[in-house]
This record gives sequence, C-alpha cells and structure tokens, in this order.
Amino acid sequence: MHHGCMLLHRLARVSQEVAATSARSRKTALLAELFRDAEADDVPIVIPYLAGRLPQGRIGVGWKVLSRPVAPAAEPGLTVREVDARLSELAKVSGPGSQAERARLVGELMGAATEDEQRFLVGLLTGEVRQGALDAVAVEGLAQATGAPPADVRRAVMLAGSLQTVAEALLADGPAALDRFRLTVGRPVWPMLAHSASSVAEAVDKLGACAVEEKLDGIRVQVHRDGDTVRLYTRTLDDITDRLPEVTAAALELRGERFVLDGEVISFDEGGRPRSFQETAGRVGSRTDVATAARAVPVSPVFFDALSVDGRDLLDLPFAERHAELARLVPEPMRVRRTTVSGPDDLRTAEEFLAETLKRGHEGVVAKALDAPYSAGRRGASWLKVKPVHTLDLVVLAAEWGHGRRTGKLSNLHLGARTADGGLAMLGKTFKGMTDAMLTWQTERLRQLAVDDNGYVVTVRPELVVEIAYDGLQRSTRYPAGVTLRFARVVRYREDKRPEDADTVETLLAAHPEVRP
Ligand SMILES: Nc1ncnc2c1ncn2[C@@H]1O[C@H](COP(=O)(O)OP(=O)(O)OP(=O)(O)O)[C@@H](O)[C@H]1O
Repeated sequence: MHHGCMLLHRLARVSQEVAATSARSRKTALLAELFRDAEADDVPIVIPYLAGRLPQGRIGVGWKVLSRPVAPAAEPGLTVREVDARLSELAKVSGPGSQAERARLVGELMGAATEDEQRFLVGLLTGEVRQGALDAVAVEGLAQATGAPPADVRRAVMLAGSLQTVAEALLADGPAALDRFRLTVGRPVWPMLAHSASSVAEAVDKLGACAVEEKLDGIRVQVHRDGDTVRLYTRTLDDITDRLPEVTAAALELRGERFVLDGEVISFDEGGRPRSFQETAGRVGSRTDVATAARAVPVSPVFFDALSVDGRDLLDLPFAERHAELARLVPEPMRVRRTTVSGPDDLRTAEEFLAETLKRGHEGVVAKALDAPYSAGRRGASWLKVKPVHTLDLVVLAAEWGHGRRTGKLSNLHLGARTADGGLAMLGKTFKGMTDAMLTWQTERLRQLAVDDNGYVVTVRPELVVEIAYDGLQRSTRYPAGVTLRFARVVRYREDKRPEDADTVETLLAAHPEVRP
C-alpha cells in the first residue's frame, strides 16, 4: 500500500468552502470531488475532520497554547495522515511536564502548517468548526463520487450506524460494497427518533390510525440476541452489555433465538412506579461493581419494536406488522403498554390513555402511525411524542464561575441551540435548577472541556447536552437568533446525547409563532 497523499491543505480548503456556501448542490459537488481523490485509508480522518471532530476525542490543548503565534510554513506539505499521527502522539502525553510537552508538539505542528491550515487546525482543536449537518451532504457527495445511488448509500449508513464505515467500503470496493450493509444481529443500527406534538389531538390528527404508547423516561436500549449471545446498545450505539446483566437474562428468556428488539430500560420501585430518570441513568452509567448497583437499582427492559426476527429484516414492514412480531416474542409485562386509535373520531381513547399513563408516573405518550416503516437514524414524522412539560436539549457553550455559596463552582451556563448552517447560537444563560451534586459534577466535567478561562467565563468545547425547561421565548437583540429563553432552568444533563442531537433554532422558532417577527 502506498503512502496516502491527501493534503491537509486540500481538506481545509474544501471544509472552508463547504461552510461558506449555502447551496446544497455546491456543497455536494465539493465533497464529491474531495472523495474522488481520497483513499479508503484517508476516510477515518477525512470524515471526522470535515465534521469538525477529532478522531482522538479530547487532547487537552487549551486556547492559550493554540493562540500562541507560530510562523507558518510557506508551502503546504502536511498530509492528513501525518496530522492525525501527530495528534495521536499529542493525545498520549501525560504526567509531569505534559503541559510544556503538549505546547511543544502543538508548536511543531503549527510550524509545519500554512496560514490556512493553522486556522483549520485551531478550529478543529477548539471544536469551533463543528459542522453537525454535514453527514447528509457527505452521503450525497459519496454517492456522486462513486456512482452509487444516494438512497442506497443512505440505507447503508443507517444500517452500518456509521458514515465512515460505508465511505471506507465504497472507496475501496465501489458500489458493490453496499450489499455488505444489511441489518445484522450483533451490529447496532441508529434508533428511530420522534418529533413532538403539542397535544394528543394534534398527534392523532396528523397520524390517523395509530398506536398510542406510554413514554417511559428511561434509557433507550437495542437488544441483539443470537442464540446464547446477547448484546445491549444505547441510542449512541455504545455497548452496555456488561452493565445490565438482568436485561441480558430477560432477553435470554424470550421465545426467539435470533432477534433485534428496540425498547427502553427503566427502573421501577417496589410499588411498580417508575424511579426518576436520574436513578435509571445513574445505574445504566455505572460500570463498576455492577452487582451492587443492580441490587440497589434493578432495571427492566420494556420493548416497543422488533427490527429483526429469525433472520428476517422487518425494518420496511408497517409498524402494525412489526408489533405483531414483537407480541409473538415478548410477553405482556416486558412490552410497552399501548392502545390503538382508528383516527380523530377515536380521540377520547387516546386522551384517556395519556391521563392514565401520567397517573402511573410516566412522562407522556408516543403516538406511532400503524402503517409506517422503521426509519433508523431519523426523526421520523410517524412517531410523535406528547408531554405536558416542554423542554429543550441545548449545548453548553461556556459557564461562569459562581459567587457566594457557589464560589469555586462553574455555575451560570451559556446555552446554545443548533443553527441551520451547522453552528450554534446562544439562546441565554441559566444557573437555576442545579442540585449541589450537579454543580460539582458540571464543574469537573466542564473543566475537562475547557478551552479558555478568563477568570470569569470558562469557554468549553461544545460537547455537553443539557435538558432545559423554560416558560417561553422573548425577543432580544443581545442574542444571535434574536430571541432568548424566559425562566430557563436545568432539568438534567443528557450524556446520552451528542451535540448533533440538540434542538435547533429553527424548530424552536416554529414552536413559538408568537415571537416571530
Ligand atoms: N414507547 C416509546 N416509543 C419510543 N420511544 C420511547 C418510548 N418510551 C420512551 N421512549 C424514549 O423516548 C425517546 C424518543 O424521544 P426523542 O426521540 O425526542 O428522544 P429524546 O429527546 O431522548 O426524548 P425526550 O428528550 O423527550 O425524553 C426514545 O429515544 C426513547 O428513549
């Protein structure tokens, strides 16, 4: 295999041009051209860099180091693989003197970069060039570069759970490689997500014949079983099998031998009422001493969909048929409670079900069209959640050092929503709703993400998602979207979400016609 020659210079150019143009066809064409020149081995670097992500995750280089001027190289010579190798080296530095060593390595890298490349690298290392909306355009660019039909590439990405994997296969072997990406037991797929409706009436009106299911406030889980082997995955496709032995045991008791099921894990107390989200999430998050944790907070799976049974891929079947398969496999208490509604004439049934579900301590319902396929990895219009309390998932952009009782703690959070161009727009601040434990936790977590601290505000890599309750929006010229949140308060951190999953300014404004100009 010969040495890769994709230059950082080329990638930085394309990245900048893609960000600068709003025309989707132009973005696609730029990416197609780039992919045509890329080799399969460049892909694990090129794809994350384009999205503004570091394959190494965090590498612990702050603004101070990055903003130190270094004379740029006159000619571009860095390849993306070389940059990646240097950053891997940087990520490994630890122990005493590591600050200085990291600064030296950064200086060396910057000295080998041209001015354009330096700008790109700084953006990458601070997390500022993050382009969340890039994946969809990249799929089209890949299709164009390789001659594969875009719909086939999209389905492959959905099933592989990774654009990168599909891109590598396509660039190495051409369109025929897409046949490899079938729903496979043991390989997780991105789960289908829901939109919101403001009432059951609106949901039923939009969907017609639908199932109305209880919405359990737990952790999404995808359960794969192949004979005696069971694997459990989160909504971000992390393997959490080792943490939840009782869920594995439950899956082994089911009637099927080979299946993929979708559901929620949740903890119920002795009285059968759901424990708080924090308790369930804490349990699912804890890796050490699983046995003790399982005794304190036992969890149960509650299934609501079947994606594959006995080697049959059910994704394209209507929901009613998938549910029939689920019901054959999973006995009552392990299946989500639901009712079915024929349409708006039958609204009473749906409303009574919502009221009863809330009374049992759940957070709301999800209405699901009976005829819809499973759109893995998408927020399908055929699942609509209805909850009495409205919340937003926002990204923490920065935090201010607290005063008085909160001295030494990072307190007032700066909150951002995603924008159409893949950036983040600050919507407001809040220091309300945090428990002492949360303050301690967020201080530590945000310090790990810090890129700058001016003694007053700590700017962080925009990676942490927080769920915020609010009373409404008001217009404000001080914020970039022209609006700010009224009475924002923290509900909880959502470590199960990525910044790409955060809410957008667009959907927020759509939900609040009263503030539109
Ligand atoms: N019956 C159900 N059907 C589908 N999803 C359910 C159900 N009960 C609970 N859920 C959970 O609700 C989530 C769907 O809502 P959404 O896609 O908006 O994600 P979310 O933002 O995590 O939801 P929220 O923030 O409202 O809790 C699923 O990911 C799943 O974890």
